[in-house]
Amino acid sequence: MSTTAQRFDALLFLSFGGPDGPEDVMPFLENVTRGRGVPPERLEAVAQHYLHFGGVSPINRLNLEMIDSLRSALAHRVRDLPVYFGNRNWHPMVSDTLAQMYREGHRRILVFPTSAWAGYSGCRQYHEDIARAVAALAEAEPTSVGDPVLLRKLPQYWDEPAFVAAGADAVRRAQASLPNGSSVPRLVFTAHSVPLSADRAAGPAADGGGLYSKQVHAAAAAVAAAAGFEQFDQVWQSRSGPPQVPWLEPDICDHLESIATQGVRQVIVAPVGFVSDHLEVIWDLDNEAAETAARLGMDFVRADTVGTDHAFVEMIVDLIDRYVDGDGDLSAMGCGDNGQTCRPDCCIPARPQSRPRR
Ligand SMILES: CC1=C(CCC(=O)O)c2cc3nc(cc4[nH]c(cc5[nH]c(cc1n2)c(C)c5CCC(=O)O)c(CCC(=O)O)c4C)C(CCC(=O)O)=C3C
Ligand SMILES: [Fe+2]
Repeated sequence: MSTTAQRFDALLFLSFGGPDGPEDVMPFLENVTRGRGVPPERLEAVAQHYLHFGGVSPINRLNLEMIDSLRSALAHRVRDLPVYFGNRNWHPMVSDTLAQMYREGHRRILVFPTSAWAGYSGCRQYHEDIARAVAALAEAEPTSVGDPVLLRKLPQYWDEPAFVAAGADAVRRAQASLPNGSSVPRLVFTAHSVPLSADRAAGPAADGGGLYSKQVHAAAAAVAAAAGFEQFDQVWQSRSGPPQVPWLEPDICDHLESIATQGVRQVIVAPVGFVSDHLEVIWDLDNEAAETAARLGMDFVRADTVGTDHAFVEMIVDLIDRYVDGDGDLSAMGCGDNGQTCRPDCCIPARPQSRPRR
C-alpha cells in the first residue's frame, strides 16, 4: 500500500445484481444465499416474485441509467474517470469487471457501492466480494501478482446532505400526489430487515451494536425533518431466514395493520434503505404493502428512491472528488482497501464461522 497520495484512475460501480430473465432467477438466488441458511420455501417464494416480473429485476437497468448520469456528471465537472459496472451476485460479475479493468490498464480503482449502510449485508459483504475479485485476478491475470491493483471502497453515505435532500424531495412529491385528506398522512420509512444478531454485531460493542438500524433511523429522521414532518415511523421489509430467528421488526405490512387500527387513513411509504427500485421495492411495497393498505381503506403512496435524482448523482461525484487524488479519509466508516474489512467498529462478521460462498 502506498503512503504518498496518488491519483485513482477508474471507478468501479459495485452493486448487488439481479436476474435479467427467467432462467437467471434460480442461479442468481443461489449466488445470493449460498451457505446462508435461507429456507427453500423462502427461495421458492422469492423466485415467484421475480417470475411475476418476467424474471427481470429492474436493478440492472436502473444501475445502468445511474451510471449514464454519473458519466455525464463527471464529464460536466471535467473529471476524466472511466466508470465500470460490476455486481456481487449477477453479471457483470465484479471479478470479470475487475479483470477487464486490469487489462485496460487500471491499477488504482475507487469503488462506489450501491449500499449506503454499515453492517454485514450493507458493507462487509461488499468488502468480501472485492477481496474475492482481487484474489481471482491473480489467476485471471498472473502479472497482477507483481503489478497489483488497489481497490478503495468509498465511505458510507447515509448521512450525506444530498442523500437526505433527495429523500426529502421524494417524500414531498409523494405527499403532493395523495388525495386531499383531513389529517396529516403518516410517514413510514422502510429498509431491508436483517437478523437481530447481524444488527447487534454492527458497530462498536460498547454502544450495544445496532449500527445499521441506528443509521437507518438517523437517515429517516433527517429526511422526515427536511420534508417538514414532525413524526415518522421506522419499519422493515423483505425479511427472510427461518421464522424462529429474530429479525428487525415490525414488518411494513404488520405495521400498516396496526396504524389502521389507530385511525390512520393516509400513508406515505419511503424506502430509505434502497438506492433504487429493486425488486424488493416493487414487490414488497408496490404490490404487498399497497394491497394491504387498500384492504385497510388507506390511501397509499410510495416515495421514489433517490437513485434517479440528479442531486444523488452529484453526491457520488462529490464523494469521488474527496478521494480521487488519493488523500481521502481512509478511516471514514465503510472505507477499505482491497476488501480489507472495515474497522471492527463498523461491520464485524455476523456469522464468523460461515463458509465462503465460492
Ligand atoms: C441490508 C440489506 C440490503 C440493503 C443494502 C444493499 O443494497 O446492499 C439488501 C439489498 C438487496 N437485497 C436484494 C435481494 C435479495 N436479498 C436476499 C437476502 C437477504 N438480504 C439481506 C439484507 C440486505 N439486502 C439479508 C440479511 C438477507 C438474508 C440472506 C443473506 O444473509 O444473504 C435475497 C435472498 C432471498 C431472500 O431471502 O429474500 C435476495 C434475492 C437486492 C436485489 C434486488 C433485486 O434483484 O432487484 C438488494 C439490492
Ligand atoms: Fe437483500
